[in-house]
Amino acid sequence: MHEDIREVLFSQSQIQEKVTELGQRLTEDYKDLNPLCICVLKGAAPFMSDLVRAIDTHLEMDYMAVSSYGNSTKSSGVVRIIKDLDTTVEGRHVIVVEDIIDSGLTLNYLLDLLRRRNAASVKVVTLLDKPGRRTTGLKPDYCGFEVPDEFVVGYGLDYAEKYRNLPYIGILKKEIYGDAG
Ligand SMILES: O=P(O)(O)OC[C@H]1O[C@H](OP(=O)(O)OP(=O)(O)O)[C@H](O)[C@@H]1O
Ligand code: HPA
Ligand SMILES: [Mg+2]
Repeated sequence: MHEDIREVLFSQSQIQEKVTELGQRLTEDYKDLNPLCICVLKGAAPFMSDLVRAIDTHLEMDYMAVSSYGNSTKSSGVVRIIKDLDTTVEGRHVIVVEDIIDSGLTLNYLLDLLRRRNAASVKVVTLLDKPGRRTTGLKPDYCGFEVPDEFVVGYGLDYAEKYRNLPYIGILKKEIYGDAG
């Protein structure tokens, strides 16, 4: 285990099992709908790449980069689009793929944008949900695991751009970010 991690919450094999289960549910729900899976960069990239391989129906992939955390453990509340989609979402069945929903501010902003662009439907799949910190009424349509109100890293999730490549998800030691959160 990495020395900056206090506790491993989900191992590589637990994550893989959950991704397979979510993929099976999405396969059933999106048969013949040719969904557009939108990965919210950068955190959701590992999840998206495993998830699409667990979905057994035609789908398309696109990427959007937004950021509200910068180098902090608390959302700035201001969501910035760093990269927009290449695809038009009008009339498409959209699946937004997230690594974590925390305050819900990022997704609130994105869902509003996608609906205004006239997607046929917009649903959210998130690997992690941290409902204890929600400041919006947002609930995911598909969720892997609930996590406690702690800052978690690994499998795409970062603190100051580090730890994204850990194959498991763990709680970051408080002394690593100190009062910077
Ligand atoms: O529900 P919220 O409080 O908005 O937090 C969740 C969002 O924050 C993180 O992204 P971040 O802005 O850190 O960008 P990153 O994916 O590039 O790390 C995470 O990947 C989610 O997109
Ligand atoms: O707990 C978290 N870890 C990493 N990134 C995050 N973005 C929101 N919450 C988190
Ligand atoms: Mg981040």
